Amino acid sequence: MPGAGAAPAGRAAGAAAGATEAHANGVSYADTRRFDELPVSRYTLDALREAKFVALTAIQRAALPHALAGRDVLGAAKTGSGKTLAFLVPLLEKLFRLRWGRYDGLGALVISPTRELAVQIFNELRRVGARHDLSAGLLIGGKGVREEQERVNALNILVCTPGRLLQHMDETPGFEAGGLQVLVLDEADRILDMGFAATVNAIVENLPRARQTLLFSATQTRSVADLARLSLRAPEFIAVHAEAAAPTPVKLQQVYVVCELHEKMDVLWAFIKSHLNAKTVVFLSTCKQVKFVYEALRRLRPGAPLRCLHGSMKQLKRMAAFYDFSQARGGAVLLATDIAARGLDFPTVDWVVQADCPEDVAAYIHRAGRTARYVSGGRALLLLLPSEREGMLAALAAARVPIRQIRLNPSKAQPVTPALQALLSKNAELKELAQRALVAYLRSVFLQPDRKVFDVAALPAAQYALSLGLPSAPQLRFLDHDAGEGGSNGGDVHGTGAAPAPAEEDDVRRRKKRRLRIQPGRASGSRVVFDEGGAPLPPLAQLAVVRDDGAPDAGEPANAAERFGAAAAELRARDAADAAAYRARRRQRVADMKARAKARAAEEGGARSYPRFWRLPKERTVLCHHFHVAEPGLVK
Ligand SMILES: Nc1ncnc2c1ncn2[C@@H]1O[C@H](COP(=O)(O)OP(=O)(O)OP(=O)(O)O)[C@@H](O)[C@H]1O
Repeated sequence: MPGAGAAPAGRAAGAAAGATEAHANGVSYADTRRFDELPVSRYTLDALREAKFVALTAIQRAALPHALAGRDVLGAAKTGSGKTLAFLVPLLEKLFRLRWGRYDGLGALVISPTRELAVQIFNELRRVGARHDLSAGLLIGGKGVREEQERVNALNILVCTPGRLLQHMDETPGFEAGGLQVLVLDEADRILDMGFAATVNAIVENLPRARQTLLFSATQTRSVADLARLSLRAPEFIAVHAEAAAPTPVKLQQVYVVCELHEKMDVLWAFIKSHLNAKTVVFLSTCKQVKFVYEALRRLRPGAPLRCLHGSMKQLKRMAAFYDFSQARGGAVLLATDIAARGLDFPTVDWVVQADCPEDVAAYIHRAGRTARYVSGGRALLLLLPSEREGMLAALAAARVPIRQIRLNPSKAQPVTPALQALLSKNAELKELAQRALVAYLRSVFLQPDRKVFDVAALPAAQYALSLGLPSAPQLRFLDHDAGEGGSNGGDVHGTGAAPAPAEEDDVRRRKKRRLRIQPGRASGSRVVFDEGGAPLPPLAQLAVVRDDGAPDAGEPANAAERFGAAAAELRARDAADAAAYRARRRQRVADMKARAKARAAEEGGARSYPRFWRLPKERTVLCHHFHVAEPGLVK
């Protein structure tokens, strides 16, 4: 066994996907099967052993030797195959080998696309990093940024969502990422897609180029542009299941049924009623659908506990739903949007039901991957509309997803529409939720880019409305508006009067929202003012002070750029002075703390006695957590 803590060096030319790995000292880690055969510190090994992680999974075997050798890695492996440890272990080891200490500032960043996934990664980090003398924080938004700002500069590892991280980079005085050693993107393809592009570009601008970058996902990007954006250095492409017969876990049984849109609620209801002892995740397209279906089913009491999870829930409720469903033993149903589709490791999920068709094959794989994790089995059901069938099945077949058709058993049919109609007739709030859900669904289909699968014109909106318990379909003007550019308003979907519902506040569908842009040159009012020659004046020009010679006065557009430039330079200079003063104060504070700690240690005869574990009270969103060395000198 190689000595713990020995850093591998050198690299096998053209090493393919973790196949071979030779090191300067002649030790090869290519055939390692257990964590304790890898060159990792005793601290990490002990924590792994305590968490009962002994044998390596395929992605861990392939990626860890490269990542521990300090290389950039792009890792792709099936859902539930253990990618989290494949980046957490190298991250901890890198900081450990650099003797990173609590006063060294930010050493590693882990970015996750959703808050729940960030929490999960943070918890895993707490388990495997419990013996290291490092501090870690979770920055996921949803609550005031102030309390995080007080602590964030003292943390060594941050697990965060992109938006909140950028907010700290912009707003937290003294936030410094210049010493960053490791950057990790979990669910990298999602973080690199259009929805997060601007945020990620801005984050990367603040990071040093000389760092190790680790990208992991079940469906991985290889886009050269993406890799250039992240300044990856000769990355290792590791795709352990690329040659596998299917991109989904072997123990995942996948089936689909074709049903009409207006039968969907009945099928879902019948499914839940006939699987009361199963732990099931049901995916719907939009937050509003999840809200309505949850509120309606809750009142109809199917007999299994229900939870919902979507992007417009308050943070604490989101977390509570996530934990409740994770802890559930036996029958439970989670109704969710795609924020639950990636990375979440709910234990022992029996069924994943994709009640609305996923936007593409990658989304299908991630959703289905919430079951059959690690070595467990699981089942996935996809509901397809007749209009989606051909396109979606062709895409799944092209990706080698093994899925077979099953037929609905008419004897098990349990129509729920009459009960919904009765509910909605008595409850105006629920009726409004139903209307919003219907509009949000049609809108989401309309916005889907893949026209081979999604055809809003083929949807029987009126019948669907009836099946939800509504007397009729609301009027949908957005379909009329855009009919010319591909969204036909034919079929059963009628476009008239009312405005569309506001776009979904959903992490996943956000990229489809039309962007609001401020156009500085554009007049905001409808009143146009003309000059004496009859030419329209730019906005506010009528308020300009004009000199006798007709030239604009100082303060007018010609001089404005200059004045703004001077003001901006002055502000920048003041900012720089403030930042320098802040850094000096911080350095002084740290030096004082160190001196005091040294003096105390000398008084106590050299014994180190740190609290083993410190964290904020549970109900706080900011989880800051310090790991401390119990005794120095454990590492051989
Ligand atoms: N070496 C191991 N031994 C035992 N269990 C492991 C090992 N590695 C990971 N696991 C467990 O397997 C489960 C799935 O791991 P993880 O969440 O890292 O998968 P993933 O590949 O990131 O999945 P996804 O693609 O869905 O994000 C977790 O419960 C994790 O604790």
